[in-house]
Amino acid sequence: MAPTPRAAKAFNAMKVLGIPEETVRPILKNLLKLYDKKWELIEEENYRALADAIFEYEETKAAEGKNKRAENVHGMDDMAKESLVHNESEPPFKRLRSKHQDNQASSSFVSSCLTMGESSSRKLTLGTGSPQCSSRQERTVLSHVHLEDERSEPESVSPETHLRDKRKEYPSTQHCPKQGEAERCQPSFRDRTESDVNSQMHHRNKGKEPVSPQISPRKKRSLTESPTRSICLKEPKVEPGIILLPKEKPMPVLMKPKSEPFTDDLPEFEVPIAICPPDKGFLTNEAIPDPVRNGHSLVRDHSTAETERLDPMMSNVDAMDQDVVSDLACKTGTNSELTNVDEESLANFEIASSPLGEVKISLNCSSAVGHKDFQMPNLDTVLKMVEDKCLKTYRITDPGFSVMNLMKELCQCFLELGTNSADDEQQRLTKITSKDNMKNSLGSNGNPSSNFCLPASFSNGSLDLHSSIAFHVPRISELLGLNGLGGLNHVVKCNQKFVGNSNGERSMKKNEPKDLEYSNSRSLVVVQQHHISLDDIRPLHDVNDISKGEERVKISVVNEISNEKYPPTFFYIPQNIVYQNGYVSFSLARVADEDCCSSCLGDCLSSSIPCACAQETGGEFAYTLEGLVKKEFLDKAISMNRDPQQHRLFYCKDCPLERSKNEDLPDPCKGHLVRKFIKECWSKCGCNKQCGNRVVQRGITRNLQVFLTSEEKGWGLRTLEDLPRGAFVCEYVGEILTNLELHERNMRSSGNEKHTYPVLLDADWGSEGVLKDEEALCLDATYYGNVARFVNHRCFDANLVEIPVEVETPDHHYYHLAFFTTREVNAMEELTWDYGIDFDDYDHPVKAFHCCCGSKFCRDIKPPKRTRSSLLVLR
Ligand SMILES: C[S@@+](CC[C@H](N)C(=O)[O-])C[C@H]1O[C@@H](n2cnc3c(N)ncnc32)[C@H](O)[C@@H]1O
Repeated sequence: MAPTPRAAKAFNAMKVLGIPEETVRPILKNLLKLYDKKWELIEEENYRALADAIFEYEETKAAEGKNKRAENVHGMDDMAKESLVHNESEPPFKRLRSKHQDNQASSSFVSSCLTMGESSSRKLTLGTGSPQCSSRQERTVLSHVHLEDERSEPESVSPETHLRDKRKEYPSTQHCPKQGEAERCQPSFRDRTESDVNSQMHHRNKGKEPVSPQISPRKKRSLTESPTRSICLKEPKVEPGIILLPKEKPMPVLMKPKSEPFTDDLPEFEVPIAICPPDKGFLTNEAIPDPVRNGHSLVRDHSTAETERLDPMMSNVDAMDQDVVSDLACKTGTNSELTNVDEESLANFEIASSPLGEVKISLNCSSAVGHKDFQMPNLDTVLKMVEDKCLKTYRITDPGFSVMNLMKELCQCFLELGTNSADDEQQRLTKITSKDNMKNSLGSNGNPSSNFCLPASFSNGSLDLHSSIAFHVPRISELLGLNGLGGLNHVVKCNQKFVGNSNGERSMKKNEPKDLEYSNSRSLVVVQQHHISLDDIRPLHDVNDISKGEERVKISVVNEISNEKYPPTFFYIPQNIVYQNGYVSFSLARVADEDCCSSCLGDCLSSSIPCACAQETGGEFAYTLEGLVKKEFLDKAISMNRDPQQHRLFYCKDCPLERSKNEDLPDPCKGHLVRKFIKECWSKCGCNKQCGNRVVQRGITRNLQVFLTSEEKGWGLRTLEDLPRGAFVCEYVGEILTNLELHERNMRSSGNEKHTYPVLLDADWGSEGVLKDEEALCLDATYYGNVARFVNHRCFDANLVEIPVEVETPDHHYYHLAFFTTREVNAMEELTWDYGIDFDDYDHPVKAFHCCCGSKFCRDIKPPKRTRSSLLVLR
């Protein structure tokens, strides 16, 4: 298959460097995989990442070859060896880079290559270019391999501009002020030991550089492709944001690229978890603030030295002009996510604010959740996954919803509520005027009886509970507005580390939950934690009617096998909904006269001459007067499923399905059945709602039941009434996704979460040229769906068959997928359809499962493994 324009462009860019397509192709493929198909990262800086990866690959190959030759030359005298090294030939692109490097040691390109392991000694050995290479040659390299200003288009930047920009940019991005220091600052990445990394991290944390190890200067990373070869990766650009990733964790050497928020614009909070009251308006008249010096008179005399002695963190706090510190770490997470992990250390949600109202939010995920092979995921992917979870869990339907916006909102609310508290103290704050009050609140035994964490404050080095509350730090729940979600479990487990008093006492011990909702303190912090059970926030199914009244008939749920009362939760929808990018137009204006029967009246089926709507089915309606699919039509649909090779298969030139799996180098199309559509009358038609050519659009009319099967297939669907052949049972309803969106969902979901409920809407892909991504649609009923999501698979002789039905849209990108019975079905029989899956195709979007359909034609029956004894017999 021809490469996509983007791939072709990449090939061309490399060709200019003398790198042939055959070399580029496998490396590009790998890079795309590693970068999650984020082309921008590859195209950035004139394909720098790609060029780097190729160079690195070539180098490794060359080094391997050299090692081998070195073994062979063992025994040669030194002169002979040296001359061999110097005369060694290299591929042209390698040479170009070496020259460039020698001359441009201060550029980020060189620095990043140094980072990857181009020590100067290696350069001397490997490099063939002269440091005085012609400027013309150098420019060629620069314009094709080198870097432009991050924000400008590669083509629009001249090498000169580039150099200028780079020189400007260099000191801040590379932290190597002088050329000569480049190698010292950026030792060979490959050669770096863990302690090197740690010491670098340590240095970084101490200095002006970003706090988080992930917010590191741009550098390339090596992702081992095979034990002997590595690919060079460039870390994507960081974006401004507010999430901080955990500090002081040694950076794993092998990491996937990720984009991260850069937090330089926020104040440097060395104390990881601190909440500091703003300067003004937070003190009662018992502690009158001095607006000029500092408002925090209550603790003004708390000596820094003493604090430092008690807790080294305090020195940093003082540096920030903060005088009250609570270290608060409340875990958040859903019950399901908390299982199998140490609940105490899942995650710490931390908010810090400065007296100027700057807010820093940090979420520390404990290593207890991950395992020793943990690799930093791509932040974009994490955000997308969270967004997906939010979309399905909280019924957020706004396609513009994003976690980053949520975080910004959180910041804003934090500031708003914190500021409002000064104006509206009475409403917001609870005064606690004595230690006794606190004791009372804690209960006689001091045990917690409610769900909140309590911070501490200090006065003269001791916990001061006498003064009135000054600063209301909003509760996390207020900020997140989670109270609105019915059934939330307000359980708080706080992980507190409060600063001790001058007697060395700690105001609260770690993990000691307290009973107070509010406490006095100018640094009052009340954080509420939600252990949210999925079942608390997702709708529980009604066993009497899983559709909750959305269908015309009730659909009950029964389990005669185990105690599990309900199927896993999902949102019941009676009609498809568009997820995001899918192009579905229901515009009446698009339905032309030939696509409807505007002059009809009453029931089209009773008319002697079939109307325009029957044209789709060869001038005859597909339905009988009884509302069943006619025999010929049904037979054909069944035969297509049972014997697809006997029917017309369409092979796309540029298959959207394959493209969604690998956009750049897609596999050839595997073929799509060209199916026959039923066209139903619709709004623009003149007939009435009772017209016999409107069956699917009326929805479910049969008595159905969701039940737990006994054959390890999970839940299934059955009929409670006898059904004739050709009867409409239900439509397959779900979210309308593009194939790309489905593929992305699958890539994001892990293991068991793989989408098990998608169907492809490819019945008419053959009628058009190349389909755009937004036109290649599928239905995913994983989160939103109807009863059809319970219909299990049966190989070949299923009792349901799917038929594409056109209702609103004359174009067939989008259509309804309707299930009709293939034969008479008795009451209580399970309803099944043939998913059409190839059990050997592990690439299929439906998660692989071992088929238990019980059909004698089952395609998943593997030939029995030959035992030793059977082999003996066969011989
Ligand atoms: C569309 S869902 C069907 C409903 C599903 N049984 C449930 O409990 O929600 C598809 C999934 O059901 C299971 N399944 C369906 N047909 C099956 C079969 N013949 N054998 C085994 N598992 C089956 C597989 O786990 C498959 O991924």
